[in-house]
Amino acid sequence: MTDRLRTDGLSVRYGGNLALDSVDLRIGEGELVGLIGPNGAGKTTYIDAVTGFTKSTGQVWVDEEELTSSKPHQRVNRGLGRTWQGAELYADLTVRENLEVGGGSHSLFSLLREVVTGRQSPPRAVDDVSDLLGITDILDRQPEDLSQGQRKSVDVGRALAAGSRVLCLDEPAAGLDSAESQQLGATLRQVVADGTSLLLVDHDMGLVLSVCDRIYVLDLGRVIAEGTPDEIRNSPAVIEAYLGADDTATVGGPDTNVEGAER
Ligand SMILES: Nc1ncnc2c1ncn2[C@@H]1O[C@H](COP(=O)(O)OP(=O)(O)OP(=O)(O)O)[C@@H](O)[C@H]1O
Repeated sequence: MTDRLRTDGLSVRYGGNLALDSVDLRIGEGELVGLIGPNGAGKTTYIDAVTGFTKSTGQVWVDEEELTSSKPHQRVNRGLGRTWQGAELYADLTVRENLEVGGGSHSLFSLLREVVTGRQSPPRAVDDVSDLLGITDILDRQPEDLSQGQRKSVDVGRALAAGSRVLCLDEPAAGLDSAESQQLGATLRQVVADGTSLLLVDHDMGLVLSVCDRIYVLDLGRVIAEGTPDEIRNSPAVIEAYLGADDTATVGGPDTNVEGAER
C-alpha cells in the first residue's frame, strides 16, 4: 500500500522537554489510523509537527514527497490538512459559507491561482463535500442552530473542502455524547472509503477502537505500541501506560475508563 503520510524519526523539543521522541508513523491510502495516549503524551505535538506548526527534526513525507522544510500553507497545498482541538465554526456564516472558507470554489481565478502557486491538491466543491458528510440539508443554517455532532462534521468538511487528501483530526469527538460519537465514526469511515486518509487523535476509546484500521500509542513522546484495535486492546504496554500495571484489564474494556487518562 502506498504511504499517504510517513514520518521518520520525528522529534520535538520544548526547552528541556522532549515532547516527541523519534516517531515513525505511516498512513496508507484510504486508511484510518488512530493516535492515542495519556494526557501530555505528545499527540497534538505530533499533529503540530507534521503540519508544520511547530519546529521538529526528522522527516515528513506526503505521497513520497518530502515536506520536512515546507511551511504550513505549502503542506496544505500538497493535501495535508488538520483540524484543531476545540475549534469553532464562524458563527456569523452559514454552513455553506463555512465550507467555502475551506476553499471549495471553482472559478477561473482559483484555477489560475492553483497554476501560479503550484498547488497539487485543489479544493473540492462544497456540494461534493456536503453530500459525502450527509450535511446537505443544513447548508443554509447558522452554526448556533446545529447539534454538536453536526458542528464537528462541518469542521471536518472545511478541511476536506480545502483539498485535504490526508487529514489529521485533533479530538473531533470531544464534547459529543456516545450516539453523536458513533455517528461521527460512521462519517469518518465514509470519508476514508471516499479515498481520504485520516489520522484520528481522540480520548474516546470506544470511537478509536471501533473505527480505526490501525492504532499507534504514544507515551511520554514515544511510540510504545502499534497494531490493530484488538492488538492494542490487549497490549500489556498500553494497559500499563494507561492504568498502571494491571494485566487483567483491557484498554477500552468494560471495567476501564481511559478517557482523559492522566499520567
Ligand atoms: N507550546 C508548547 N510549549 C512547551 N511545551 C509544550 C507545548 N505544547 C505542548 N507542550 C508539552 O509537550 C508535551 C506533549 O503535549 P501535547 O499537548 O502534545 O500532549 P497530548 O498528548 O496532545 O495531550 P492531551 O491529550 O492532554 O491533549 C507536554 O509535556 C506538554 O506540556
